[in-house]
This record gives sequence, C-alpha cells and structure tokens, in this order.
Amino acid sequence: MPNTAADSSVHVAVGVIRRDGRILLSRRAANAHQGGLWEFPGGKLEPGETLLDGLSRELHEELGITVQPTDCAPLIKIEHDYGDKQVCLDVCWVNDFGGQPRGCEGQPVQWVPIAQLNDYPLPAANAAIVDAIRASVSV
Ligand SMILES: Nc1nc2c([nH]c(=O)n2[C@H]2C[C@H](O)[C@@H](COP(=O)(O)OP(=O)(O)OP(=O)(O)O)O2)c(=O)[nH]1
Ligand SMILES: [Mg+2]
Repeated sequence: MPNTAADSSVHVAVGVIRRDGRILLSRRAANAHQGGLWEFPGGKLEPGETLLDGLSRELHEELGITVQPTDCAPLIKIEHDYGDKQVCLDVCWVNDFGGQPRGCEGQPVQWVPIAQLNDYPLPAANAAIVDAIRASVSV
C-alpha cells in the first residue's frame, strides 16, 4: 500500500534563535535537500524523541550551544510538500542559550536582523515562518 502524506512526512524540530533583535541563520550543505539555502537550525526528530529534546540535541550537534526547554516557546507548525519530500516543521522560539554558536558541521552561520531575513534565500516552507516571526514581534 502506498504511504500517505502523513506517513512519509519528515518531522523536523526547528529553532528560531534570537538575541538582540537578530535571528541566527545557517546555510544548508550544497548536497542536502534544499541545499545551499539558508535555514533556521534544526533537524529531524529521532523515533520517540520529544520536540524539545530533539531541538536541544540538534542545536548542540549543529551549533555547539546548550538550550533549556524553559527557554523555548512554540512559534508555528508547518506542513509543506516539496514534491520529492514532505516535511512537518515544528518551529520554536529559542529565547536564550548557553555557549557561542558556531557551524560545527562546517556550515556558515549568520545573525540576521528580522527585517533582513528575506534577503537570504530560504526554502519555500520558510516564508510562513518569517511571517510568523514578524507577526509575533510586532504585537
Ligand atoms: N532545519 C531546517 N530544516 C528545514 C527548514 N526549512 C525546510 O524546509 N527544512 C527542511 C529541509 C529538510 O528537508 C528538512 C530538515 O532535514 P535535515 O536533513 O536538515 O535534518 P538533519 O539536520 O537531521 O540532517 P541529517 O542528520 O539528515 O543530515 O526540513 C528550516 O528552516 N530549518
Ligand atoms: Mg539540520
């Protein structure tokens, strides 16, 4: 029996890391899905892992930072079909963290003012994340 969209959707923990009015973007490896585009750091949840445990693990692996669950807050959840891959992006604010973020996998990272997020090429699903960020900070 073919998979349904829900069965084949990849569940991704995504962190919108903020400090001093800027958001941390990192650039996806050229050979990755949506390669070469900028992203909010994060990655696929492992089986049985909670969203915040997965987010904390991914941000430590990718950026070398430590994140406490109490410093995270839900922002938006997005289902997006890229055709070759369906993703469910579970996006959280990361309001504080320990350590100095660096590209632990060799990826460029950049602190970007919210008004300039759209100057960076992002995956199509991320337009809704940028809208949610703007709506959240303008209230
Ligand atoms: N982290 C992240 N992924 C995003 C964003 N927007 C977006 O469409 N995605 C998609 C791209 C990928 O298909 C998927 C993330 O999966 P990934 O392959 O990067 O996950 P991962 O970090 O666990 O990587 P890996 O261990 O498989 O190398 O979500 C975003 O802003 N951040
Ligand atoms: Mg990742």
